[in-house]
Amino acid sequence: MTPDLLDEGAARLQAHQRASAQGKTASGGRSASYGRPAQAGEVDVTHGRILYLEDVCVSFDGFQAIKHLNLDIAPGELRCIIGPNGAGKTTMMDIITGKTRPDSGSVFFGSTIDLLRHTEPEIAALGIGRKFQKPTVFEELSVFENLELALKTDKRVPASLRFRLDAAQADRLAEVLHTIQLAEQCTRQAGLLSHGQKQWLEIGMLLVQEPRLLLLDEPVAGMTDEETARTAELFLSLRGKHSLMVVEHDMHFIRAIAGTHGIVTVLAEGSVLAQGTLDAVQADERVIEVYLGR
Ligand SMILES: Nc1ncnc2c1ncn2[C@@H]1O[C@H](COP(=O)(O)OP(=O)(O)OP(=O)(O)O)[C@@H](O)[C@H]1O
Repeated sequence: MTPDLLDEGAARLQAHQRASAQGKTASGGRSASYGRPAQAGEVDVTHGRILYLEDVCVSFDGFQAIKHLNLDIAPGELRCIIGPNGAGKTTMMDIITGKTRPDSGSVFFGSTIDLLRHTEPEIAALGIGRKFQKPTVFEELSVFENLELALKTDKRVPASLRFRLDAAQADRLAEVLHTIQLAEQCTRQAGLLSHGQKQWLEIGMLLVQEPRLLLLDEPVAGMTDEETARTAELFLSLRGKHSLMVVEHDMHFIRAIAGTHGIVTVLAEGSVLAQGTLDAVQADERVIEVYLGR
């Protein structure tokens, strides 16, 4: 996200908050079961799923990009999504985040929040954070200022706290700086960071908002081997506290984060072709044919 877009997003969020208070959002002020946007802590995962897609279909000008897609993710899970170019991975994330509306099917956050009834900013505010492939931090600001700004755009932070951090928020920023391994760089201008560090900073900007679910699109593209290895460590440290959906083509990275037990979903031609441990999907003849064998 460019600074302009972030400013625009913050303005839209404020406008949405005002409209939401008056019941004038695109969803008519309705959401979840409370008649207002549910807070992240209210996601009902008692059925063991934080995300649930059922029979989702999307067509673009007659081309079916997503075909009867079924997928669910457990709370705290680190799910890897792989698949050839054009398989529908980005489109699936667009559907989850409200950027693209499916033609049919269901998309639930927890067991009660119907994401198809929410707008893109509402979905972000519900606790679904998305990281696009390219890092989009504020290059002129310091690492700390970038994180502080991300906290200020969090709609759960009351307006009165927007320009002064309280002790809990300062602790949160310190914790995130430590998690993304940028504590020593905290006063450094973001534009001077390496590509990998910028990616971690942007992940930190999502983390300060304490998302329940993080969607990460090709997070290690363009990283050095060392940065890739550190990113794997970072994601493994986030597992359990957050649910993560990671789309990536780098199979060494997938191996590092999926290990021997993590579930890997293989998408092809808009639906799930195979799902299981990395060893199992890599041994699947259908996967070899459409993806790994290419
Ligand atoms: N807005 C759109 N209009 C028309 N076609 C689209 C649109 N968005 C996606 N598609 C098509 O839908 C298919 C799925 O695209 P998508 O970007 O989701 O695949 P992907 O798995 O993310 O691919 P990659 O690994 O290359 O990023 C592709 O054939 C793509 O051209």
